[in-house]
Amino acid sequence: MSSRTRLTEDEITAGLAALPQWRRQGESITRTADAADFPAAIRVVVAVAGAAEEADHHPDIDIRWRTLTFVLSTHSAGGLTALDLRLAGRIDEALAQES
Ligand SMILES: C[C@H](O)[C@H](O)[C@H]1CNC2=NC(N)=NC(=O)C2=N1
Repeated sequence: MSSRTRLTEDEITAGLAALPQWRRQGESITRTADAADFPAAIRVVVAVAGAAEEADHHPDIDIRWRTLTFVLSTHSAGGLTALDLRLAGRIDEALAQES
């Protein structure tokens, strides 16, 4: 199965069980987290940008001082795919480096 194929509800539930910081928001998943300060938040964004380019899969990112909100969805599939779950894991790693 292609990683750009939409996941079933059961697959989404199983995937989110391994990503406890993420919550479902319609056809996307989202996580908000605080970095230590603004430079740390920007370092997270730079790390996530690298992971996104590598995966050719890009999050929506909202930056408010040291608070970051990520929203993941696969627009071309019209919903959630394995790419979103994989990138969520990479974002968790980038945030963990700065907290
Ligand atoms: C051509 C390229 O693969 C597509 O435009 C990719 C790029 N990044 C993407 N990112 C996300 N989040 N969803 C997409 O459907 C998507 N499509």
